Amino acid sequence: MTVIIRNASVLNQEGELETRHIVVKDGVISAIESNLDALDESTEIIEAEGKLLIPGLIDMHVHLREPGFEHKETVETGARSAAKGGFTTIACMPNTRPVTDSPEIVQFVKDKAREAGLVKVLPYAAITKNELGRELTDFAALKEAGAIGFTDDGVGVQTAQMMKDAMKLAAGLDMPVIAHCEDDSLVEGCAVNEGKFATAHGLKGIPNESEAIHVGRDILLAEATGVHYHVCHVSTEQSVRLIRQAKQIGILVTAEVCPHHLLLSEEDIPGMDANWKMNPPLRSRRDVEACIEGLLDGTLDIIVTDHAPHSEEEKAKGMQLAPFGIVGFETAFPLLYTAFVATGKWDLSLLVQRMTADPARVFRLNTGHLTVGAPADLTLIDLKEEQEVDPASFASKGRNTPFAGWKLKGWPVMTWVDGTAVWTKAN
Ligand SMILES: NC(=O)N[C@@H](CC(=O)O)C(=O)O
Ligand SMILES: [Zn+2]
Ligand SMILES: [Zn+2]
Repeated sequence: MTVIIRNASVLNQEGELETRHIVVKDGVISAIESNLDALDESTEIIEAEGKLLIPGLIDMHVHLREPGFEHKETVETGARSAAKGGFTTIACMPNTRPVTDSPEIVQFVKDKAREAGLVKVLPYAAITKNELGRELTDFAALKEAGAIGFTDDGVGVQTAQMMKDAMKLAAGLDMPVIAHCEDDSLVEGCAVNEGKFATAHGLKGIPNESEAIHVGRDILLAEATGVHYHVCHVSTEQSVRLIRQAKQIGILVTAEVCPHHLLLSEEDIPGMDANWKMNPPLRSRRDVEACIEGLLDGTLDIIVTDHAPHSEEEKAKGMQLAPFGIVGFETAFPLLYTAFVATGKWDLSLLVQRMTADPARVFRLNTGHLTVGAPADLTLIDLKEEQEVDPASFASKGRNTPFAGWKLKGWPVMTWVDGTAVWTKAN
């Protein structure tokens, strides 16, 4: 079966847009043409009408909540939300119930993803059993089952010895360690950043050091063990500085940043509304600027959503008691496009690279490129039509977003995985 996506606007090597016809055959990009010859009858034509065609977006940090928290999200609803957001590959965190700390649960997630038949779902496995920080999981068996890396996301690994042991083991298996950086002793009972909002509301705040202390510690451990160390959801100026220095001296560290940490600061929080509560919290303007600078100079390699759906009942508990986390799939690209590309601050190619080719490079994935021979994981985007963020319309079960009502451009209209359309915008 041959499909031709006709008159697509694609980015060339120089980052300029040009019109091309993309030929997809057996799930693979088989040609990228500037002229179309006579077509045979079996060819399906999709008219792109000059819309932007990019490699399918990749999100290396997401929470799908299954098994155990199906009221928040399932692999299927999460995968559908991802496809709607233009993502074709997502990597899911192991803080499920049970925790993904055994080959059986890795297999369970893979089975659910196959049944859903939407996007590519890559499972992470836990570093420690039940993410309790006490005992390492069976790394070799988890790798064998299909885990793509090890992380206790949701909590930090509290002791240096445990982290060092994990890194040694992972390095021996040529697997990355992905770290949620948080020192528990500095954050007890905290819901928001230590700063303006906390002071104004008489709250105890989460200090920047609670993140950066782990980043610094782990960089030294990565240097000692030679592991590929990847830092989750960087939110502070200090973490950016430490990662930049570590890269300069050749330590194998990579890092990610979330749209909300590039777009929002604690000063934007309108009140005690838990849709603005996530971990790490919204920091100061200065931290936001440092994260943007880090993303631009490549200190922060990739953009991830940290899609973290919670139910409305849970989020209604208020700022202090509600769980941390916001959804991300269906707003990520339009948010960043509207704030940074449409305003002329960033090149479109930089945004696309940080969400496609860069995650593919960091995690050695066979996707993320619009080139002949690559899997036809593709996303078509309408850069013109403006639309409001409407949580009620989300494919995700989660409605927990601080971006409701924002007027954005850059909405995905069609998503393909291995040449099969997995999501098409209704007209
Ligand atoms: N980011 C969040 O605020 N929450 C995540 C956990 C995490 O990513 O650490 C969740 O699982 O809900
Ligand atoms: Zn985390
Ligand atoms: Zn997370």
